[in-house]
Amino acid sequence: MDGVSTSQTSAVPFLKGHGTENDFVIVPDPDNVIDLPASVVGRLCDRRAGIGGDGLLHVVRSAAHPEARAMADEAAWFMDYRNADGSIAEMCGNGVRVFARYLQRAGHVESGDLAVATRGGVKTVHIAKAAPDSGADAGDITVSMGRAALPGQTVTVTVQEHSWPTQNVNMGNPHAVAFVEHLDDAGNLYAEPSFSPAAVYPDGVNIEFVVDRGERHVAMRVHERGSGETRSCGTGACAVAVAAARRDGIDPAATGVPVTYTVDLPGGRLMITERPDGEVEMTGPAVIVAEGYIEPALLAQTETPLG
Ligand SMILES: N[C@@H](CCC[C@H](N)C(=O)O)C(=O)O
Repeated sequence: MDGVSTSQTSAVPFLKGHGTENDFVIVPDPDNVIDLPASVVGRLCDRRAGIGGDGLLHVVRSAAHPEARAMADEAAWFMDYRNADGSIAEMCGNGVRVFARYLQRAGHVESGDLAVATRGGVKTVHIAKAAPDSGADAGDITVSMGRAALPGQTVTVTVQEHSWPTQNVNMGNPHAVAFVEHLDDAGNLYAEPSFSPAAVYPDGVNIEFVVDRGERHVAMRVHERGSGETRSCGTGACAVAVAAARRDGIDPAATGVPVTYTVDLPGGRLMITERPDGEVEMTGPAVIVAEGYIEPALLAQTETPLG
């Protein structure tokens, strides 16, 4: 919000969407007049007392948001992404595909290429043209996610009696990738796995657990910073594909040949390609499943939980 109003007195429209079952509350707010402090985001994402979601996509015109104004010439829309606990993240890979699907559905953009401003910079999204009669949300959406950075310092991740070294990968947001024997070794992931040394990630980290399924084919689970275990994580899948490629001795920058990994998640499948220039592309579905109005009480600026 850019200092316009602090309380909502009328019902506010929302939509609900997901990308490989990483689900989001979508709040269209082109002029950035809706106040969304962490407490309100937490209530909207609550699966029992709210709408429910792994995160929230606040859809704002870049020119209307102080964090995106500088990107407005390049990208008309800003994805103001929040985790389910209300915390802010730099980037959300599934979220940006769902964000683009919303813009298409609302008539703001058509299929083809689209630039979206995010806290991780401007991302180019390609909305595939759906075959006639295949449904409004048919067709995959591809995002150019930028380059992966592989910081040298690693952390050890521990769940109960298991500990694993990790490959740290930054996709705009931080990831620690652990190659494990069985996905079940990560336990129920109700609690955040511990990692050490903690100082490597003072703002927390997303943690991926990965097994091999075949040649350039892996499966993963993820514990997301600010959201808990989710059924998919787009930036996580990109981090996993890059970590798996390096582990397999593949670096497109060295060979000049792009590499594609199939990444299976509990909520679906993502295809991740790393190009010789380092660009990581992610392709997968994005659908809108509902729309309605948010009761003003849910948006009230109070810490009191809804009964
Ligand atoms: N689910 C997202 C990642 C969302 C942000 C993450 N929890 C963080 O705090 O970095 C994705 O699809 O990338």
